[in-house]
Amino acid sequence: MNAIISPTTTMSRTDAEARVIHTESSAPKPMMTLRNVSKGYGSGATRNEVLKGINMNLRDGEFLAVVGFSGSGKTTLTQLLAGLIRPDSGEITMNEEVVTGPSPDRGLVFQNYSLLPWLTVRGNIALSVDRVFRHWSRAQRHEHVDKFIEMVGLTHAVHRRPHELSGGMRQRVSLARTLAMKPKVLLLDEPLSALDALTRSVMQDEILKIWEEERQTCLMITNDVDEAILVADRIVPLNPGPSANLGPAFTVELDRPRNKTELNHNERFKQLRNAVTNYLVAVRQKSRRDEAAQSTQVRIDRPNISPKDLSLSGRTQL
Ligand SMILES: Nc1ncnc2c1ncn2[C@@H]1O[C@H](COP(=O)(O)OP(=O)(O)OP(=O)(O)O)[C@@H](O)[C@H]1O
Repeated sequence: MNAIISPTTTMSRTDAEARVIHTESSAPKPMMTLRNVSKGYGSGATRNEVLKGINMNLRDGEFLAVVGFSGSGKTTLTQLLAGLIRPDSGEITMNEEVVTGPSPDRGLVFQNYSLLPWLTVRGNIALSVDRVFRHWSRAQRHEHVDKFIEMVGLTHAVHRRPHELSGGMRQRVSLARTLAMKPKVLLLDEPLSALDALTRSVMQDEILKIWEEERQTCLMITNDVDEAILVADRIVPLNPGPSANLGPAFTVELDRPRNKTELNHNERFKQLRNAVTNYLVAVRQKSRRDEAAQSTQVRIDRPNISPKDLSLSGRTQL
């Protein structure tokens, strides 16, 4: 395997906690750290172990992409990072402080835009800005909202309500609302997956442009390997569940600013795409084999009951 496409850091193994600290000691300071984090839902026979023993560093100022299959626990991972849910075991820290709940320091953009339908574009963004920057003057807040509406190219639609916007425009509002709160960490949970291919492509470029201006610490969840390579400094695969953990990190050594059309002809890009895709296909095949082996091993215990009398005397015979 070519050096540029070798996974660089083992992110999650049962003994990974010590290894993460050891292998990443020379890397930039982590902004967020997950140590041996596990999370499941339900109890008893219906218990679903979603994530198990996750170890990860989100470094200060980096763009990290987590790629994985549907249902592997990607949203669970972002919700844990955002502080919306708590791990069953293990610890999540931000700047070495344990995350115990949501905070404006961690801005989350969802797949569905969650805009308030009765508010305009400006109103939706201003609501968050007024809450986070209540100590600013009215004029300051107004100017701040304007700046982010302009950044996502919605100045012409500032007075429209969500139902008057296309899917791409709604996602722009959602992005502007989160960016305007100036979070230290931006968490993007498949923000583009509900959009058509063309709008998705335009939005990828916009997210990239904004990130290149702001250089905020960012984690993006996606199921699209090309998208991950386009935006990220590192790509971490989330292995298929149940009890999903993280695969090895792939470093994206491609110059910035990145141009999608040029990347299509770039050998490094193609090799990296193959390496990440091959990894994902291999872990999925392994997970299916393990599942199949497990299901053939399931033993059915029949009840130990012997009939006392099988005669049908005294009953109607059919
Ligand atoms: N609140 C919940 N209660 C019970 N089970 C849940 C809950 N949230 C998620 N799950 C289950 O956990 C597993 C992982 O879900 P999650 O949404 O994290 O995966 P995902 O990788 O984001 O999926 P997708 O790509 O389809 O959005 C799924 O089996 C899901 O049904």
